[in-house]
Amino acid sequence: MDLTVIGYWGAYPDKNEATSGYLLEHKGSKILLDCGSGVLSKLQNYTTLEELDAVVITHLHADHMADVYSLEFATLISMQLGRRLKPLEVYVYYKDSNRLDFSYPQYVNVHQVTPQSVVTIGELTLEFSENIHEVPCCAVKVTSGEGKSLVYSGDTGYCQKIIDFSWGVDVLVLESSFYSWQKELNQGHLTAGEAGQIAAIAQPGRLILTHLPHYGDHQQLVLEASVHYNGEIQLAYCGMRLTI
Ligand SMILES: O=c1ccn([C@@H]2O[C@@H]3COP(=O)(O)O[C@H]3[C@H]2O)c(=O)[nH]1
Repeated sequence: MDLTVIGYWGAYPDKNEATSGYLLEHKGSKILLDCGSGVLSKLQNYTTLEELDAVVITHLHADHMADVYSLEFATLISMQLGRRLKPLEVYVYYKDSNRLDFSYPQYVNVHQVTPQSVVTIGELTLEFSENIHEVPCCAVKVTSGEGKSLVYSGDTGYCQKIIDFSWGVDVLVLESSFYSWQKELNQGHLTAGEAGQIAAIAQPGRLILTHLPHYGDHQQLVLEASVHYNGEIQLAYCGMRLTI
């Protein structure tokens, strides 16, 4: 499967950039993991919107889902023009009344996912794990028919679940919202040091740090993660592409 990073900023998009968005492609299937602010514009450098099969929303914070409402309108228009033949499948992690509110539900099939859900899209299998965050939030594991796997963390504080869920995956795309000196700032996010600790136990083939802060030197995040994890560490960037 092929991964393209569409956006990697936490909180809000930097100039001409995007917040969380990751395109996965495998044998004609196209899945977008998160659809934060700025993602829809950047995404069209890599695929037409009509070709998207599904979107997974890890949680209902704007930097992970703001552009899904624009994607709903794009789906509506492309179906009315006959360029798209089927509604967009939207998989979203929420609890209780905390949910997406689409204006044209006939163009989006919304599925609530839980840690028990197993979703198949083409030859890709998706599983979910609950994180520690301010609102209900999941990590997503995608496994190809060939047995290759990726975990995208969404937003999470340090917890055993993300370690267990990520164990032995080929690629771990892990949030690293803060520098280590900010450890006490917010329990719903990781410092780079904590990201490194998770990777040191989970032992992914490759670690990609994402959901990055708008200040400081991002190379410092790599250094802080590498104190704990001695495998390959990369910073996410818009347009980063990997074949897994
Ligand atoms: O004490 C705090 C709390 C939050 N934040 C940022 O605001 C963002 C809000 O959405 P998010 O939860 O996806 O990510 C959060 C962080 O990027 C921060 O920098 N410091």
